[in-house]
Amino acid sequence: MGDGHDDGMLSWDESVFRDEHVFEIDYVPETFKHRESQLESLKYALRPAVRGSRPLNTMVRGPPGTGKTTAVQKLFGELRAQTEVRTVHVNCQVDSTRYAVFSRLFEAIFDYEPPSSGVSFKKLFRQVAEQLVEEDDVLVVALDDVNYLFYENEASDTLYSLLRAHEAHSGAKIGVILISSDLDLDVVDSLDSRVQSVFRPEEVYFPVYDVDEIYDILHERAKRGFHDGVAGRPELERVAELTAESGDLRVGIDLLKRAGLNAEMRASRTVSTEDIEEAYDKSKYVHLSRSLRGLTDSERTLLAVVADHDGEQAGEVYEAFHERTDLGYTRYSEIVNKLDRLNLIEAEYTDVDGRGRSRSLELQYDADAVLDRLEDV
Ligand SMILES: Nc1ncnc2c1ncn2[C@@H]1O[C@H](COP(=O)(O)OP(=O)(O)OP(=O)(O)O)[C@@H](O)[C@H]1O
Repeated sequence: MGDGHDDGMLSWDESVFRDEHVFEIDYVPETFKHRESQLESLKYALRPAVRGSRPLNTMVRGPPGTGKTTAVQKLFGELRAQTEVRTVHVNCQVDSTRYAVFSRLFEAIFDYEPPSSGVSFKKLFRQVAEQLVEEDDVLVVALDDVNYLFYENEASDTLYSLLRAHEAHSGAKIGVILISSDLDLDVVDSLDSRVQSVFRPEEVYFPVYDVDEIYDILHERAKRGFHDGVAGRPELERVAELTAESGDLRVGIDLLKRAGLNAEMRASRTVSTEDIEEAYDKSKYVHLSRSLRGLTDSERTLLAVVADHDGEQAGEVYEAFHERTDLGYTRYSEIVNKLDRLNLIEAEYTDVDGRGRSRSLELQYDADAVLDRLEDV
């Protein structure tokens, strides 16, 4: 009939997607499988809050894309719907200072932003704490990507204020959930001793999903996101296999979306293995893109300089960096360390002939992939 139906081609008003939104990064999935024991441990720690007491503080760790944020968001959603407990989720990649964290708490508690100038931290803190006491509310704060507070040297102060709030404001009940995907960072060990003495968190670990679990989760997602028959078993198995290479579930979700778009580009009703392979060239970098989003201008500049001087000695890279930013060596070293901890570069000590030990800086991703994305974000 010429409307595209007979030859299996998509027409303009058709799509392989039933609901494209389920492939977006902020989508909270209805079903959350293979995390039963982690959810149980978190519930155990939160339960006192429901009875009006301070909950147990918790440290949630695990590699990227293993469901840590989703688990906490799901439980926070339940607490909000079924109890009086107040919950606030703070993304420390965005809010990476004590002041910024407390501004978020203020906003969540009063439903409006604190005035943008002139409010001291002390005042902000007092208003938050007094409101909690007055309302007899328990507050649970999730500091997500808490590793960023450490990179900015703000972690100890922030935690100190949160954990000892009840000393300055009797009756204030605050519990914290720290979430970190930096497995090299020993969170408790890296805190000041004054904080360590009051911080003995429960530990909840999120291991990477194995390939069968990944298949199971992505199959479910594909069922909701695609029309029937768009992605077959062999195709989904390939997606699961590629996702298992890093273990980051975000790669798989991005793959499904991009593969769907590729199929549509060919006006095809079904996703092929080639659509998936082609998508993987982009999807394998979702973690890189996410890391880049949180960088400041000078951090981006340094990364671009390393991309141009890959493998060179720290001193040589500094020359090029200094030319572009005017920043001094101390600041430069701090940024090198941060990029190293984010696994964007590797700063490794090597012996340089006759000149002792020096660090060489190596990009951990393909230089073009980094430079392209630095332009985009
Ligand atoms: N068990 C699961 N079932 C369904 N979807 C899941 C599951 N685990 C993770 N996801 C999905 O995978 C993506 C990444 O999960 P999430 O953001 O919770 O990971 P994370 O461990 O917090 O990662 P990061 O440490 O990088 O912040 C999200 O889109 C989430 O919906």
